[in-house]
Amino acid sequence: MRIALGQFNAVVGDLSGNIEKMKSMWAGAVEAGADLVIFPELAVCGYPPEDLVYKRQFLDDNRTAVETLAAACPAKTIVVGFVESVNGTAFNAAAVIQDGRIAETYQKRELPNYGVFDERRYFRPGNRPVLVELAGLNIVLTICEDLWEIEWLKRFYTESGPFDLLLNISASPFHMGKFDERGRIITRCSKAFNCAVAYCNLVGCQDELVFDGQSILADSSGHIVTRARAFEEDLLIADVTRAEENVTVASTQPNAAPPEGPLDEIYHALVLGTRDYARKNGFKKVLLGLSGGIDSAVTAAVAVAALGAENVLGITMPSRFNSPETIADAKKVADNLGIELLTIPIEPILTPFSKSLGADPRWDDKGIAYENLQSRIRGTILMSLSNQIGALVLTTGNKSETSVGYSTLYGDTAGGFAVIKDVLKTMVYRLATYMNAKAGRELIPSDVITRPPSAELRPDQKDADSLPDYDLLDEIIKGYVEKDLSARELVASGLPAKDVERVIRLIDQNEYKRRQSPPGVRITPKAFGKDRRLPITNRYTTTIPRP
Ligand SMILES: Nc1ncnc2c1ncn2[C@@H]1O[C@H](COP(=O)(O)OP(=O)(O)OC[C@H]2O[C@@H]([n+]3cccc(C(=O)O)c3)[C@H](O)[C@@H]2O)[C@@H](O)[C@H]1O
Ligand SMILES: Nc1ncnc2c1ncn2[C@@H]1O[C@H](COP(=O)(O)OP(=O)(O)OP(=O)(O)O)[C@@H](O)[C@H]1O
Ligand SMILES: NC(=O)CC[C@H](N)C(=O)O
Repeated sequence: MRIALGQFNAVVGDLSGNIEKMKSMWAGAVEAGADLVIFPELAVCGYPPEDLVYKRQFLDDNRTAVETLAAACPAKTIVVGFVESVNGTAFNAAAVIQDGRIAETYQKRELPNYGVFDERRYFRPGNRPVLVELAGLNIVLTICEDLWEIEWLKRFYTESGPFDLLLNISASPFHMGKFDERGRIITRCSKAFNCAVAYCNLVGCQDELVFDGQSILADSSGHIVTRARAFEEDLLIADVTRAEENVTVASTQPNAAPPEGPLDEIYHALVLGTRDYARKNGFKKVLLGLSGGIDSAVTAAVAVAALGAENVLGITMPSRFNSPETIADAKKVADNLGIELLTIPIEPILTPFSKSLGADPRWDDKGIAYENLQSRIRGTILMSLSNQIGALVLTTGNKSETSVGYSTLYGDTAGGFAVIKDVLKTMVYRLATYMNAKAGRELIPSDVITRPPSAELRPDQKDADSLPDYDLLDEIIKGYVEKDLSARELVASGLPAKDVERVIRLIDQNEYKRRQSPPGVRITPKAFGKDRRLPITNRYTTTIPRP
């Protein structure tokens, strides 16, 4: 039997666009001789549809969209994800389409409700195994999380008798190392059932989530025979054959090249995330403040890879606190990337602005509010230009700064999309070096990589005056934010108690700032966003007991 996995970039809510894309992939698959074409989880409406599922009209339109797809694609068999509504109850379902109609539906049983997932808020679990026979093979259906609960899956499909192929339609979001996790799960399943596995994943970015594709076909020995492209659409075609005790998989096309390593994966996730957020929200162009620092340089380089140099505008906004070196570096970054650079000095705005604020005798033109005013003026300039020219503002805060609130609310947090908000500062540096190596030339000037980071909001300011060294800060963040460890556990792991307590206090205190900051690309198993939902008003904290 020839199977085709239609890994495509579904847009949430674009029912007709998603159907059109599937129609054209189906036509390609049929032309290539496929007997069965499968599409990702909730491919009809995009994933995750969130509270759209509460709208009755949306559920009706979903059904109509599947019927339209069925009528337009009468040949062969299609399996596609959609929201099925039965007497007002919604199910995360897969339609089996044959002869121009929905022949059968499978309703997802294991509904993930952890991390970024909220499926029990929307869907009821199904309880009926579905087995179809096609071209001499027995095939069973599963949807994403169903495959991850192997003990349950074994019980669920024992009574159906032996089968040859397990289909899994997925919307499995990316984080670093996720492909290997999926590989282990799929291999375990093939071995448990002595069956081949066809795993069709979604690709594309939806708000903060990146779906990396990399759909998989494994044979019954658990060997991953072929995988689809990473971070791109792909139509993966292979022949699945029962040969005595085994089920073999033979790819009909050369294997796609996998990402070159963790930095390559992160880079592609950031690029796809930025491109899809901009395009799916109607932006062709983006703009950002170029300070001559590492964060804005890396963000600009990602934006250029995502949207093309002609669609990225850099703005340098010098004040008297900027050194000639950083101003020159902002220009060098723009030249290296081939983007337009606009210069808007903030001094002519800052001076009268500060003078007006002097109406309040407490106004201090050397204090922290004055520092933040510079950032707020820059934020206002960027948002004003965005308004005028219709370009999306990219913010440049990394995960280290976002954790401890080292940013100005309505200043450098003002904008539409935060490209590197889930990338720790130490990783930002590694990414810069990686991007230079990948390009085979200097995109990010070496001075920008080696200079000690500074916000340049007062004379001789350095990040290190306010924060621990980034190596240490990032270790604390990994432990406290990404692993939910206590202060005591962090200190027991060898981190200095004073810094641990201080950083934890800052992280806890700055929840309000993160809630008001823009969304951005998720690359770790725990990003700020749906993964981590903490109260803003909160008096609980973890401390180190002292004797
Ligand atoms: N719980 C809460 N709920 C709602 N709002 C709350 C709040 N607590 C404070 N606030 C508000 O937030 C304000 C304080 O926040 P904010 O005005 O941002 O200012 P703040 O956090 O006090 O200072 C920002 C820090 O970030 C540094 N910075 C700024 C810009 C860029 C960079 C960089 O390197 O990238 C670093 C800057 O040097 C300074 O140390 C308060 O005045 C209050 O209005
Ligand atoms: N002089 C400037 N010209 C243009 N944009 C600026 C300037 N200073 C700050 N910004 C904007 O504000 C963001 C925060 O910058 P800041 O220099 O305070 O800290 P940072 O987090 O170290 O960022 P970077 O590494 O990009 O300098 C910058 O990334 C940039 O987008
Ligand atoms: N959509 C889903 O069911 C996804 C859950 C699954 N464990 C994953 O991330 O791959």
